[in-house]
Amino acid sequence: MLSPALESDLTRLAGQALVRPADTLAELQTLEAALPAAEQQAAALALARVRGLAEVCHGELAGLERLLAAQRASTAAPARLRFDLARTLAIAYAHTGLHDDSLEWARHALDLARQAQDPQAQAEALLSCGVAISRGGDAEQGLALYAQALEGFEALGLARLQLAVRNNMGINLKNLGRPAEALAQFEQALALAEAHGLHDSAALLRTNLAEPLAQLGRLNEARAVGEQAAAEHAGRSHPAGETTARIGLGLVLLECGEQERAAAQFERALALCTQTGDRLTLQRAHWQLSQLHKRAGRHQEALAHLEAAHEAERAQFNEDSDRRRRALQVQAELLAAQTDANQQRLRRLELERAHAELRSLHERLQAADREKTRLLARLAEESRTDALTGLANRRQFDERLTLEWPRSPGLQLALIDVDHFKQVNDRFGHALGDAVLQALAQPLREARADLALRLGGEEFGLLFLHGDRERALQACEALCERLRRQDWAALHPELHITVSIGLAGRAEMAAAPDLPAALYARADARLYAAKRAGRDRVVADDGQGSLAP
Ligand SMILES: Nc1nc2c(ncn2[C@@H]2O[C@H](COP(=O)(O)OP(=O)(O)OP(=O)(O)O)[C@@H](O)[C@H]2O)c(=O)[nH]1
Repeated sequence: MLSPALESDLTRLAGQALVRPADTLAELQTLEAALPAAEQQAAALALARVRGLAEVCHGELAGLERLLAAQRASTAAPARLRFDLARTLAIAYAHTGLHDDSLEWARHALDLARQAQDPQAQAEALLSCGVAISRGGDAEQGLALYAQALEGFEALGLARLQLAVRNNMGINLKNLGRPAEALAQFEQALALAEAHGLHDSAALLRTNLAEPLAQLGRLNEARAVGEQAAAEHAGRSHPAGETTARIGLGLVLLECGEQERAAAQFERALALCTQTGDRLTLQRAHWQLSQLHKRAGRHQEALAHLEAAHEAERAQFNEDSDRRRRALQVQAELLAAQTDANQQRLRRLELERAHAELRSLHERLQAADREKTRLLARLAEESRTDALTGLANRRQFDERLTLEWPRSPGLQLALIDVDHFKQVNDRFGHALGDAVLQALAQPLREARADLALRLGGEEFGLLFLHGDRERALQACEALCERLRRQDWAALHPELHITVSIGLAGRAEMAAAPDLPAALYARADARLYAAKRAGRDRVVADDGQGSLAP
């Protein structure tokens, strides 16, 4: 928030920037120097707006860059400041002669005013649109926009702005060759200026009144009003108004046939122009004087003024085109900088997107990798597990036996076969046979062996790595006992299951070939012996039962 004092100073300076830019810049400098740093920062955009406008009006196109930068930085600024910046850009572009850009900013300002539902801002934006369109050459369309702006200012009772619009309307009507209507507008504007004590504006309006009055043949009135305007302006510190007033009066005096007095006015205007540097008026004054001298037969003087008029016209043309060229250059540089910034942003976005894609790809690959490892582990586990019982399978048994053989001298192997299992299948069905095999898994797991396994079919095994033969034998007998007592009736009332077990140990294999296969064969032979001896028992040495050859 700006302090009310600073706000009112800036409003005054913004108005003054258009007519006295150099003074405005000097005043701004003093004002800024007196501001505390915090307030300078808070008011940075508002100060940039007035400074930028004053610079542009002073012919320094860096002001345009300042205004555009402030406008770009204003996205979070209050609505009124954003509007002021857009409208100031419209005014600055109008000043550089780039009317299309001026109109574009005026329209943008109008959009902002409508969004903010600010009636004064809307009328001000319409006025700016009117100026841009009128200077672009469409006086009719300009008039229509001025009429809308006027309606707004009238509803709000803003006299200074009403008279500014009416003055602009008068100029458009004069340019359209409608002096009576132009006169009416200037007169109403003058009435407003007088009613509100706006003396500067009154003097300017009298200057403007003179021409349509003269065009309408009301020469005496034109002359009186022109003289009053020149006199009023003559007292002012800045001679710009007087210069224009004297040219206007000179033209009226010409119409009245008072050539000498007209020449005096043009001469006076000429002298003032050399102070103001106003080439347009300089050119008009030289041109009129050239005409006057020509008519009086003073060809030498006429030629000198004509040349001076042409010189002023050329200089003005050069200055105008140079200003427009520099303004366009500023535009082009800004556009290039924006394009560059956009490209960099795009490149950064692309890189970020590529990074994100890579990251997500990497994550998906890692997840796939984890899944693969899990599946492989599961496959490895499954390939070493019996699917029906969940016990270790033949492959796991072989691996384990090969691994443990060299380091487990106390290793014992029990081979277990379900008794009369064919009958179980035949009597109760294959499914029940499977259920029996599954029911054997738990007792086997709990038989205090290091590995419980299913070798295939109805054959199982227990591997004891440590301990002695006695402990293994006890475990096998305990297993037989447990199965004898098991509640098989839960599977079928007439079911009863027993197993036969052949047990052999590595320690007793000294004489036999020192190979796992030999141990297996010995345990198998003892299993057969157990079968032959009547089943439901453990055979743990070759003396028990009769061995197959
Ligand atoms: N339900 C079921 N039966 C199987 C499975 N694997 C093998 N068998 C059966 O098991 C029976 C084995 O019978 P045998 O080898 O003749 O011996 P047994 O009937 O158990 O008699 P002894 O071993 O002499 O006590 C066969 O009928 C096979 O079909 C299996 O996974 N499920």
